[in-house]
Amino acid sequence: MSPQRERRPSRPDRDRPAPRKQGPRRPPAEDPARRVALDVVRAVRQRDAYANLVLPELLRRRRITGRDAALATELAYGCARAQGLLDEVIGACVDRPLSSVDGAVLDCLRLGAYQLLRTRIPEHAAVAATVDLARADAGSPASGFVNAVLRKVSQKDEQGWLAELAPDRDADPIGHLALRTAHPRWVARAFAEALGDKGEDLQAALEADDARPAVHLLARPGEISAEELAAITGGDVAPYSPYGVRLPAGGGDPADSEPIREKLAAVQDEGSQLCALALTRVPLDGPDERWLDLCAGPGGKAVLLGALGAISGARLDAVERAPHRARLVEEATEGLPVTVHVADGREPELEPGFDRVLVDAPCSGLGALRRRPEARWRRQPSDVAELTKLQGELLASSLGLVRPGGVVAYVVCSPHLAETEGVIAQALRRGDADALDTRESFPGVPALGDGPFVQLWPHRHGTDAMFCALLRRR
Ligand SMILES: C[S@@+](CC[C@H](N)C(=O)[O-])C[C@H]1O[C@@H](n2cnc3c(N)ncnc32)[C@H](O)[C@@H]1O
Repeated sequence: MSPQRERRPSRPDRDRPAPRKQGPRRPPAEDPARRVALDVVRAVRQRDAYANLVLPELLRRRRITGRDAALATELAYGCARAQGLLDEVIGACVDRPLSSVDGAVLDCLRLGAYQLLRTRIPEHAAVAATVDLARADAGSPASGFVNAVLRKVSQKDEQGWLAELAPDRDADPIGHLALRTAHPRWVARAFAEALGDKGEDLQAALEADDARPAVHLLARPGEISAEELAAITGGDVAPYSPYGVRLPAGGGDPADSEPIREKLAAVQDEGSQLCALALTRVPLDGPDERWLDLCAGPGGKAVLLGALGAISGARLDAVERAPHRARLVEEATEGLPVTVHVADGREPELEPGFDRVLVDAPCSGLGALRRRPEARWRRQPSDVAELTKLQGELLASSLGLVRPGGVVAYVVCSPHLAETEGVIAQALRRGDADALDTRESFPGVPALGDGPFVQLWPHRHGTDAMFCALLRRR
């Protein structure tokens, strides 16, 4: 971090004496909110940082609070989410390829274009403040370029640019919605294929990625009820999970709340709760004592399974390949009947014969894009091919570890058909398992389609887009 960026910004001073005629020019007063936003945009571009980790740290270090913090958040996250749309518009205003524009200058153009297209910040303020930042970071000629490009951007609003740049909605509905909602085309196509829709449903699913997700809590079974937790936290009992609570927006850091500090509750999306619960809801003949979580880190679902196992008399083995994540599982499940193993789930060297197995496989995370502003632009289609191989191997391993008549829940936080139905279809072709109607293990949850598997969606269920398939071993 350069000393210049760490400097506390100077504020305009009305009583300042008239400027000197000679000597070095004072640097223009920098707006602290925009400076933070620009530094976040830059960290995302330069070092693949996560915006939602960098931003809170910068706000804290620079002691930025209140309205400035709110503006910095809106600009940093908004810019990261809308990057592809912003680049398309900037590209239309620059007479050379964007790849030849200096990175520091491009950061400023994105920040300026975001303000012009997606906020109510007056045009002159958006342009002038961004040009000041460009001058500080890239020098005067670059700031002149930024000024000229942003003036062109400001000649139309977002709708005007979309009318000019977006593919025709009838001829290319996916391309149209991809640009309109600022998603890469391949992500929009993956959503469309999972939804079986290229119209309003697809638009709603894509738009939901820009909404701030509500924080959900898990009321640990046997420790506290959802009703009690809701009363203590001021939240609402969740609509579908009997252990879920939804917190009101803007309620501060839930980690500071007493039930979480005392491990009576944990932050966990309601969709994750429903998928772990689904595994426990399938009726079994015979013993029901040995449960396995094959991809357990950091332990969210292991806590729920361990707590339910403690009540029903089952023990959970939790496998995690990454040692530091296995430690998190150990900490999270302390006091529960859970044994943690650092191992590869494809060959965990555990005694087979499990009654219930959860495979919460590593995935593209396309179902949780609303949680990571930049994620939609960072993921690549090639990631999916690599992941499906691992997902298939983990699922095959789980079917070797579960007893005949036992059940496997295959879960991913992605609606991409290659990661969901594709992996399952391949496993079923081996002929040692049957697909169950997974919807029956999601009682009360509406809009689950034709089955047999379950795909949750933010725009339908208010959860991450989790996929769950229940299989029974022959
Ligand atoms: C989607 S996360 C699991 C989330 C977890 N079930 C929870 O609810 O908190 C997938 C986990 O699988 C782990 N993993 C990746 N490859 C693995 C492998 N071959 N064997 C076991 N775990 C693996 C990752 O490190 C990651 O922690």
